Amino acid sequence: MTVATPSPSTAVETDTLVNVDDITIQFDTKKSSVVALRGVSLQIQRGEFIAIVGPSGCGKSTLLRAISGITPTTEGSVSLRGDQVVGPRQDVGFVFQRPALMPWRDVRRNILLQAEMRGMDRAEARERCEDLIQFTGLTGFEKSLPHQLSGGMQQRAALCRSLLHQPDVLLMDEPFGALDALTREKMNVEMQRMWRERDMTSALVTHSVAEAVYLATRVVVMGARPGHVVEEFTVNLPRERDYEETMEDPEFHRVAGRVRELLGSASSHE
Ligand SMILES: Nc1ncnc2c1ncn2[C@@H]1O[C@H](COP(=O)(O)OP(=O)(O)OP(=O)(O)O)[C@@H](O)[C@H]1O
Repeated sequence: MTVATPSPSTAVETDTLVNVDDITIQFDTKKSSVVALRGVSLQIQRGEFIAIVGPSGCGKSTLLRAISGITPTTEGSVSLRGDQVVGPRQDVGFVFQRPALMPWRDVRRNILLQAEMRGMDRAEARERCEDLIQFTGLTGFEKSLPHQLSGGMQQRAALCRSLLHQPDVLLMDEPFGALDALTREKMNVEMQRMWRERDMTSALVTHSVAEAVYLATRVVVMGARPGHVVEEFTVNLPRERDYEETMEDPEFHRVAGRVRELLGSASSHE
């Protein structure tokens, strides 16, 4: 019997958490047919933070939804930890632009909703919930109702809810898009710390180039009609990033400049 010796590429592949392999997604309605994505391939390594930017309608949300299994692919495949994604997955966390909290439930009970939906062990869920409340700076607000919280606090609660089941990958679709500029900046700094401290493999869709480059280890630029990957940029900045220092770092300006150039030429072709 011949025993295969692992090749160096096998070692790289074991670190690949998400593998989007040449996917096409077409939406057919009675009146029309839209190719949202064509020939999109993307790999996310364990511990990476990728940011996806691109003009409106280029399929960024569709790509996140395909990774989470909510939207099926028309062609190609998506796999998570080597398992093909064929339906909604339990091992991803999803944060949307609107926190979508239940108005009649307090913060703690909104977070624990995840445990109820997934039938998690109650004692374990409660313990994780308390840890996340502390981790995201919500201590003291456990009993507050959503309308008693600021937008940033609401989004923190939504983040706790999406992390309660300890997903392998955190997908975020414009999570800070509805916040005012100052709160957004504060949330960016918090997100940077959380990613670093918990090593959360993350994918973020954003319209903000600064947010993308500040947070990401890699920025993926997409183009439209149909949605495709134009280019990817590795961000060679340290894992721990001070906000002000990063904003002045030549590497930040190099990547942000290239991304803006590409986005400018993408929208000028619209
Ligand atoms: N469920 C659906 N049915 C039909 N068409 C859809 C559906 N979801 C998305 N689309 C279309 O697919 C294309 C990509 O949409 P998507 O929301 O993924 O883009 P996006 O880059 O996230 O846009 P934005 O930046 O404006 O949020 C658009 O043309 C959109 O109208």
